[in-house]
Amino acid sequence: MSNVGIQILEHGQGLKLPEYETSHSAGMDLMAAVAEGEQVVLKPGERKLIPTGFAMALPGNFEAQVRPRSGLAWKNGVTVLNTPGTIDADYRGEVKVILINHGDEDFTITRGMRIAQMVIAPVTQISWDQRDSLDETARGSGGFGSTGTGT
Ligand SMILES: O=c1ccn([C@H]2C[C@H](O)[C@@H](COP(=O)(O)OP(=O)(O)OP(=O)(O)O)O2)c(=O)[nH]1
Ligand SMILES: [Mg+2]
Repeated sequence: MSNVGIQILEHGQGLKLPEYETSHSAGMDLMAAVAEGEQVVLKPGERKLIPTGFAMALPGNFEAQVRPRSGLAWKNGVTVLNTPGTIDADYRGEVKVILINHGDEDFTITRGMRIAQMVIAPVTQISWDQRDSLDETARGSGGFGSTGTGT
C-alpha cells in the first residue's frame, strides 16, 4: 500500500502530516490538533479525547491501530486507554485519540505534540461455519496457564 487519501481538517491546517520517524518505524506519530496557544491538561486519572486534525480513507482490507508511545507511558504514565484503538477502513471522521493519565502529575498537551502512534495493518474478515463439535487438538480446552509457568 502506498498512497492513501488523507483530509486535513480546518483545525489540523499547519500541522505536519503523520510520518514514519525512521526508515523502519512501524507506526506514524499522531499530533495533537489542540488550538494554537491553548493547552489541554490531563489531571491524574483523567481521560480526554484528543483531536488529530485529519481524516482518512484506508483501502478496504486495512485498518489503523492507535497505540501509545512508550516514552509517554514510561516518563509520564500517559497512555491510550483503548489501545489498540481501531480505525475502520470505512471511517471518514476525524481520527481521535483517547488518552488517559495514569501518572501522578498533571500532563499538558499542546498543539503538535506527538501523543500516540498509528500502525496500518491488514484485515482478514471471515464468515462462520456453525458446527455441533470442533476438531480435537492437543490443547483442547486448556488455557489460562494450563501449560504452567516453569521451564
Ligand atoms: O481510538 C480510536 C478508536 C476509534 N476511532 C474511530 C474510528 C473507528 O472506525 C470508529 C469506531 O471505533 P470503534 O468500533 O472502536 O468504536 P465503537 O464504540 O464500536 O463505535 P461504533 O459503534 O461507531 O463502531 O471510531 C477513533 O478515531 N479513535
Ligand atoms: Mg465499532
